[in-house]
Amino acid sequence: MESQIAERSAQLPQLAEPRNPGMELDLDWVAAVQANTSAIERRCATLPGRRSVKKDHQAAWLLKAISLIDLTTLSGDDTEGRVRRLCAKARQPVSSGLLRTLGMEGLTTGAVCVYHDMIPTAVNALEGTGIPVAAVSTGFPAGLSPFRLRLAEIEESVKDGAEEIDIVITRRHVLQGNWQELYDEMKAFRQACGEAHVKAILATGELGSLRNVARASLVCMMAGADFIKTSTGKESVNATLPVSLVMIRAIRDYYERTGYRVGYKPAGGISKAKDALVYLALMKDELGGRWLQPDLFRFGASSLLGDIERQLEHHVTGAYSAGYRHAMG
Ligand SMILES: O=C[C@H](O)COP(=O)(O)O
Repeated sequence: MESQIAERSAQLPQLAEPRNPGMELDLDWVAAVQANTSAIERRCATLPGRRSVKKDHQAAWLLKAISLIDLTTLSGDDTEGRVRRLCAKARQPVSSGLLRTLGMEGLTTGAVCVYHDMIPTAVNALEGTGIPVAAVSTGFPAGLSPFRLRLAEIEESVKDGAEEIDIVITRRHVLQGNWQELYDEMKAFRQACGEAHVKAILATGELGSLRNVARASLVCMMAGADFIKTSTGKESVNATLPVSLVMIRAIRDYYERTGYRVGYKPAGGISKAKDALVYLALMKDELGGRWLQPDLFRFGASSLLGDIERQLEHHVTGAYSAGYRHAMG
């Protein structure tokens, strides 16, 4: 069982994907973008029941999901102790016994995601592991602080060791159709990131329509986003399947037009292993297996790992452990 599961969930060797350099803002393309809400909702309604993976296949997919998690803590009461515990969990996401049984020793999460203040603690705790630290930035979650401060925040986070920066866009630019302003803002954020990869958080729950989500996705990719991400986790509606389908299809259109692969990060409210499996199936259906590697897909999640660990434990022992045993992550 072990070697088969490990084989199925194995990560490909580090792939050298060229970074999306962006392109000129193409307003005709943006204007032409449509999103057929009822068709999208119909397609999404069929997704959860459509692909059910069982037993060893399910365990393999859950292990894959772990490798794709940006293990996150974004609370006002975060402490160094909590961040160190989170990093310990990122280094060893499930118990060593389980990992040994499943033949997956050495498995880690994709990254750890924290506020700026916690970067040094996380960098320290992850030293030597190769697990990157992602920092939310630009006045997260509302993104309404003065523009020069938002740029300075990115620069400070990169200086402190964040290798990935999750920026928030100005929702007003989308709601008012100011595509040039959105493009310029995103481009400046990307520039301030330098070598650090930039994830553009659209806060889709605040964009008013799926068409706006599609257009904002496209503009951020044109401006050089490495990833597009649904939500901060602080909006009243966060990651959903319809929003994901729209963003994933925008990624596909951008790839077909430019040849550059942009990553996708659904975030906020994804806390169940079965939901994670639906997202992975959707990615595979719409974009193919290449998009199931950590350089092109992440879950932004604070509590998903705990449920995945419970499901894996059940797979191995036949019994569910109490949720509180997996409290962190
Ligand atoms: O970017 C990550 C999100 O803030 C995590 O949201 P969550 O706490 O609902 O999992």
